[in-house]
Parts: sequence; C-alpha cells; structure tokens
Amino acid sequence: MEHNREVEIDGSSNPIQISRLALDIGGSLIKLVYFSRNSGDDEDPPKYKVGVSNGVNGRLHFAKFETAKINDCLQFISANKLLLGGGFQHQENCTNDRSFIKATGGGAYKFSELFKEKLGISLEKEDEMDCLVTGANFLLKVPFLGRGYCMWYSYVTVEMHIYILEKKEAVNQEAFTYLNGSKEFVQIDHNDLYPYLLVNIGSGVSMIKVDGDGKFERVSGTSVGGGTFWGLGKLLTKCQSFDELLELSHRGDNRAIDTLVGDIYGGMDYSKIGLLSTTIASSFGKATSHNKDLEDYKPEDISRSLLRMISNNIGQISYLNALRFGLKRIIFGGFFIRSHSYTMDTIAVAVHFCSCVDLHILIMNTFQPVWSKGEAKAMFLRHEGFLGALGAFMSYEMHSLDDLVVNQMMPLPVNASLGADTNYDPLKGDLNGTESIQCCVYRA
Ligand SMILES: Nc1ncnc2c1ncn2[C@@H]1O[C@H](COP(=O)(O)OP(=O)(O)OP(=O)(O)O)[C@@H](O)[C@H]1O
Ligand SMILES: CC(C)(CO)[C@@H](O)C(=O)NCCC(=O)O
Repeated sequence: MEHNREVEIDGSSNPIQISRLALDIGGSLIKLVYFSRNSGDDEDPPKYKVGVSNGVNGRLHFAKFETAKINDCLQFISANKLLLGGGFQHQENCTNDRSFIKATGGGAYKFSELFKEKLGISLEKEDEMDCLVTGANFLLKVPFLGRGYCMWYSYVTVEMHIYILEKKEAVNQEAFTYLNGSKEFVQIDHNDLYPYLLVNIGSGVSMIKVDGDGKFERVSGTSVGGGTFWGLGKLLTKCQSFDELLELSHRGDNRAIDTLVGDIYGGMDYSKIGLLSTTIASSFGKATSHNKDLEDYKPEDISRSLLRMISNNIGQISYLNALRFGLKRIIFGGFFIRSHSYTMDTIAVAVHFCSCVDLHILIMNTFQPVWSKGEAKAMFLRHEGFLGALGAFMSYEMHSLDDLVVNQMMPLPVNASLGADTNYDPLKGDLNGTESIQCCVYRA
C-alpha cells in the first residue's frame, strides 16, 4: 500500500502530496523523478482540465544532481520530505517501516548502503537498459498536441531548498528533429514506432535496438561519450563546470584546431570521394604543430572542437548501427545532449549525411542496405536525460505504460501564444531537469 502524506515543497501554504520517487544514479549525474498529486485547490483553471476517470491527477517532477555531490541529493530528498510518500512499502510489511524506492543505474548498487545509512531506505534495483527503454517508449507515446492545444507546465528549480512553481504554457511535444538550427517536432504514429535505435549518451554511450515494450537488445556502445567530453574538456580548458564548457563551445571556432580537408588539399574539395574542403579531415590535427602549446589555443576553440569530435563520432557509430539493422529512426537521449544546438546539429549531420560518404558507398555496395543515404532520421527528446529515471518510476508495481497517462487535452485559450520553444536557448532556459509534466496516474 502506498503512503501519501502532504508535504510543503513549493514554499506556499498549499501542501503538495508526493507519491513515488524514483532515481537513476549514473556515473556522472543522479536523476530524480517524482509524482505530486494536485492539491485540492488545483492551480490549473478548471476549464482547461480534462476529466480523467479513475486516476489521480498531478505532476511529474524532474531534478538532477552531480553524482559526485550525492550528499546534496540525499539532503534534497530529506529536506523536501520526498520519502514520506516517495516509495512503496512491501504489501506484507505495511505496518513495518520497510520502505523502498526504485533506483536504476550503476549507483543503485554502488550507493545502496549510503541510502540505507543516511535515509534509512532500501533501493530496489531496476535494470538500467530496461529502464531506458521503458522511459523512451513512454515519452515517445505521449500524445502529440498540435496547434490549438497546450499543456500547463511548472518549473521547479533544482537549487537546494528553493522551489518555484510557476505556470507556463507550452506546446507538449516530446520528440523533434534538429537540422541546420531548425527544430521540428515530430508526431510519431504509435503503430509505427518500432523498431528504432535508442542511443543514450551519458558518461558512456549505449546503443539499443528497441522492438517493442520490453523488447530490446543492446547492440553497441562506446566509451567515448559525455564523460569524455566533460573530462577532457575540463583538463584542456580548466573550466569548472559542464555548463561553462558548453558555453565556451558556443563562442569557439573548431577550424583553429581541427585539420580540414582543405588544409590538406590546398583549399580544394576532394570531390571524388565526396569530401568538401570544409569537412574535418582530422579532429585536433592542427594541435600537432611544433611551435604551439596548449596555452596558444583558445579554450573556446578547444571546447568546440572536442564537442564536434565526440558528437560526430557518436552520430557516425549510431548511423552505422542503424544501417546494420535497417533502422530508420535513431532516438538520442542522455544528458550529454542538453538540448544544445551545436551538439544536436553535429549528431544530426553525422546521421543524415554520414561525413564519410565513401564509407557509405562502400557499405551500400557490399551489404545492400535497405535504405539509402540520408534516410535515417536523428531525433531528440525534450526529457532526454530522464529516460532511466522515468523507467524506474514506471516500474513501481502495477505500472505499465498505460497506467501513467499524460493529461494532455487542454484546449488552448484563444489568445495564448503558441510555439513557446522556437527561440529557446538551452543555456538560459533549461528545460532539462526543471520541467514537470501534468499527468495522471491510474490506480495510484
Ligand atoms: N551539470 C552537469 N554536470 C556534469 N555533467 C553534465 C552536466 N550536464 C550534462 N552533463 C553531461 O551529461 C553526461 C551524463 O549524462 P547522463 O546523466 O545521461 O549519464 P549518467 O547516467 O551519469 O552516465 P552512465 O549512464 O554512463 O552511468 C555527463 O558525462 C556530461 O557529459
Ligand atoms: C556502463 C554504462 C552502461 C553505465 O551506464 C555506460 O556508461 C555505457 O554504456 N558505457 C559504454 C561501454 C561500452 O559499450 O564501451
């Protein structure tokens, strides 16, 4: 039986009932997902609410912490009383205080004792790949709202102890393509969702062929991932935070460090094999220069070059795996992406055009792929970093994808503005980790 108690987390006098907390404790970041029931005097105007029968209306909240600062996370859970209704109690032990919360990721093993010691709670471990797939399938099945509909979001800061619940209108769309700076939301037909390649870019990268709910196979991976970008970037630029490193990349020019085809070919394209003069021939190639040291390169350029190298590499490996299994859709998740335009652009370009066109031609000739150049589509997710945590959340007892229904059908007020995301700058307005979803949990 679940125990919900009312706790105040929004700094107002309105108590919010927290029920269910799930964690994804990764190599770099800890992700939290928790559900809060709407309090009696719901903040949503009743006229926009949908009558959902037999369900409990509320919000899914998202928060994240660096794994290295796990004590902040423990403090956050404790200070905000997320455990009061946060987990479940084993049916047979209702009267005992043997509660547990669902957790996935390597840290569910590594930090199990710490949670027991500091919070007196057991972590019930869920398989990481399983959770990633469940979370991705859930998000991809969130109904698409075209123009004319909106969702109410609330933003929750992850700064310690401070919660700001602020209502905002936004168009609820989860999956989108990104190319040449242009973001396009995609409606995915639920009957045509599978198979797809899920590429989760965390500290390391996992590539999973998804064939259905709970039907998947991890087909590939690479250790050159988000941890590599952050780790190498920190060493090379001396910057102090991941966001700072990303910010640097905005202002950088990779041509200062990368060797381009044109640098080798005297400014010319190598058109015979499909390489433009502007294509990178060798990432960091110019750094071999004898008369230059690290200090002679700008941190901005280093960051940009590194981001390009890693994103490109992941995009290409993903492309080749999609080609290997004849998959047309590649969905990218994980916190490395951070809705960062340059990262998404680089990955998308690598997937769509696979910079090594000659390799593609070779493969075409050898293996007769079922689709041709550029047909694979890279897609990104708004809640990219929370796939595992969402999956763990949904593994509570009776959760199937159908138990959690996003409460979406809210007609848009006549004068409300649409397309809230078109000028969205990820470095300023962070949708990742701060956005909650209005939803409904059945049989909660
Ligand atoms: N604030 C941040 N601090 C550190 N890394 C960040 C931050 N924001 C984004 N990142 C990037 O996200 C990556 C971690 O992503 P994610 O949380 O999806 O993976 P993880 O679960 O920690 O890793 P793994 O699954 O490999 O154990 C980091 O390696 C880094 O590249
Ligand atoms: C080890 C995990 C699964 C932990 O999340 C991840 O970091 C990963 O997929 N790394 C890549 C390992 C590899 O396939 O080379």
